[in-house]
Amino acid sequence: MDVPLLTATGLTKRYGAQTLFEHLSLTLHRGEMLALLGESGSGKSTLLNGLAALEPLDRGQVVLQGRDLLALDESGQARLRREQLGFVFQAFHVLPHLNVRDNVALPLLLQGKPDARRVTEMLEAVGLGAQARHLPRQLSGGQLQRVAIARALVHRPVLVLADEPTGNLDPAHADQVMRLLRQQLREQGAACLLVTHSAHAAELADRRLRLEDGRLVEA
Ligand SMILES: Nc1ncnc2c1ncn2[C@@H]1O[C@H](COP(=O)(O)OP(=O)(O)OP(=O)(O)O)[C@@H](O)[C@H]1O
Repeated sequence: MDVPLLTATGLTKRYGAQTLFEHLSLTLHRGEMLALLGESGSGKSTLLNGLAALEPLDRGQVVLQGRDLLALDESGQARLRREQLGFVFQAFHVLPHLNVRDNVALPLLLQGKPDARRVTEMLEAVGLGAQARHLPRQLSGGQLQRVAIARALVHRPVLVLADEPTGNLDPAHADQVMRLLRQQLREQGAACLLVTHSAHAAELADRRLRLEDGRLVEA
């Protein structure tokens, strides 16, 4: 059995007297897509953000490729996020004043590794080659999510964290975006943790877990 890409253990999050989850454990393997389901308010987004140290957890350990993420200082965490993680968040939207191409190029620029050929390749892969110079406001919801996917993958992250990537799309576009994400992950061998309310999106995952009363159960 190969070593997991990500091993999270003992994850605990409380808000005051409310315990959102306690002693959660989770593993993800290279190339695997894991869907995280659960009712609204069950703590899915908090868990996802906690795994990336975007939100502080009360306890727990998150080991990504042998490195203990939560034990790093803030700049170490930021660097690891920049280099090894990709995010597709609804709220983490594309920057409105940058055109499509510049939005997708951003993760490479932030690492000081501009790569025009790679940006073009990702734009083509998500079917936005012709919209490269368009501003986000000129795009549809489905196109915007495809920009977000291209941006999340352009720097070849080992792990993509996706929070409701199809939440505001109609079923046909949601399906298109999910299949594209799936295909790109497969081509790049990246793992993905996908928070979703959509049974259809969850079906495309390799494994499904449900966050229920602060515990993770197979779904
Ligand atoms: N800063 C905070 N202070 C107190 N409670 C919070 C805070 N942030 C989130 N919560 C609570 O934690 C719970 C889980 O929120 P979270 O967004 O993780 O749920 P979710 O499962 O992702 O929900 P949804 O599916 O609706 O997005 C909610 O009850 C929310 O009100």
